[in-house]
Amino acid sequence: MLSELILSESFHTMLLGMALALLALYVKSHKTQLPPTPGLALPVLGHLYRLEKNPRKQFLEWGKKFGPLVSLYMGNQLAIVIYGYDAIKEAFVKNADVFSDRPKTFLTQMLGKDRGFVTSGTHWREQRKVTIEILRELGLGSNVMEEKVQTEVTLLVKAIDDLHGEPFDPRPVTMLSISNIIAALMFGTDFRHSDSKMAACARLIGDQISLIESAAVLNFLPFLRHLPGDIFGFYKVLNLAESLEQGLIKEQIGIHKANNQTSHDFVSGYLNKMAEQTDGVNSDINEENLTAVVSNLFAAGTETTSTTLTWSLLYLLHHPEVTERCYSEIVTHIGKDRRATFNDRHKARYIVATVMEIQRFASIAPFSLQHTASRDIMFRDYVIPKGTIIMPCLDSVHFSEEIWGDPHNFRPDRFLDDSGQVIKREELIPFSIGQYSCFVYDKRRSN
Ligand code: HEM
Repeated sequence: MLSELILSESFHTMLLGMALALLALYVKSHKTQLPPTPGLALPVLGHLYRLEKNPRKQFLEWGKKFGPLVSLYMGNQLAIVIYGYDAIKEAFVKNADVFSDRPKTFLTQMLGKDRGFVTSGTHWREQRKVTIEILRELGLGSNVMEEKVQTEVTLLVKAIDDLHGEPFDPRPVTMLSISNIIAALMFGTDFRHSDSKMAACARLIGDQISLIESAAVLNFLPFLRHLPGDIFGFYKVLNLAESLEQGLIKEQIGIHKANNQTSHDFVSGYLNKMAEQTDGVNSDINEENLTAVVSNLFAAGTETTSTTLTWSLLYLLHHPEVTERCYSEIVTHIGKDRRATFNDRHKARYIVATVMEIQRFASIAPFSLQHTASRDIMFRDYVIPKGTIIMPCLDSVHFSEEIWGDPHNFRPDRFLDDSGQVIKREELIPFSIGQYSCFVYDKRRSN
């Protein structure tokens, strides 16, 4: 009787049905899984205990082993690292509506206070739109901006010249030059290297950025916030941010308001936008956000640009053959009697290629800035829950053998074709991609 049943057609159909149901269940459960993790997540610590002091290489190895998506627990907070150009583009461009919020962490809440750029949704959109509008009106990327840069270049070269060949740390001088340019753009005032207030502000910004790195652990291990003293430098960061806002930005806003006349700078532009607000319309264009936006621009612009300049000096020192070719391009196409201008980029193609290679090789923002998922989403067959921190690994793009062939060689020629024309590679993404990407990089201007 049993053997008859086993041999019967209906029994086989039933078995097949059960197998299909099991398979469907397996596929479904796989599809609701998180991306792979690099090992056991401990209670409280998550994977933090596994991170090396400088985890950049470690992250790349995890990407090669488990990518393109890797889950990590930073304490109890889930973070997903995205590897490779295709996956990063798919997240930040194709699924921009889901992956474009900024996480609300302890540090962003305490420092950003829901103001300026460190926000999401309509608030962030409004601040970004107004900021870009004002900067365009001021001529970001135009001759007006270039004049300010040229003035600073002259001062920077003189400051280095005055050292008469003595060894020096280029960070403080470049930080000061960049913050002078941003200050000129923001306040219209000509701050100078000798201006001790601006020098103090440049130092504040530098200190703030390095302290934020060590204080970031407080985001993920909340109990550490209750330890006595200021082991992670958090209160120092808070005080530095406060000094910058009170000692420079609010003071300048006050001076602009008291003068009651429009000058050609960012603060005037924003105050004008505030005055244009129609009564009753819900808007966050106000003085608090002006203060925060100016502070964000100083912090985001100074550190990044000065770090890039510092790497540039180092690479040019280590690659004299590249320096020599850049110099001979200047002599041939620009001459020795004047400084190079932005317009010369069409002639100085090797220099343009060298800047691109510096940005690829330095890859100064290896994980860009953190984003967060605004809702649950199925992405590349994995589930990404709402609130997950999203970290694009830009190193995985800039050091991809598939894309560059020999990514670990410093070789500006990779950005030139056989006829010496500059090749724009979409995979060069130091400013990240998508609607949250760094807005100083404007594709229309870079042509
Ligand atoms: C070499 C120089 C620079 C590099 C490599 C760089 C890189 C980046 C990156 C990777 C992001 C994060 C994008 C994202 O979250 O998807 C970013 C955002 C940002 N950058 Fe830059 N940046 C540079 C210079 C500047 C300068 C000079 C300024 C302003 C004066 C600036 C202002 C900002 C702002 C405000 C954001 C936040 C954008 C937003 O949230 O909408 N950056 N930058």
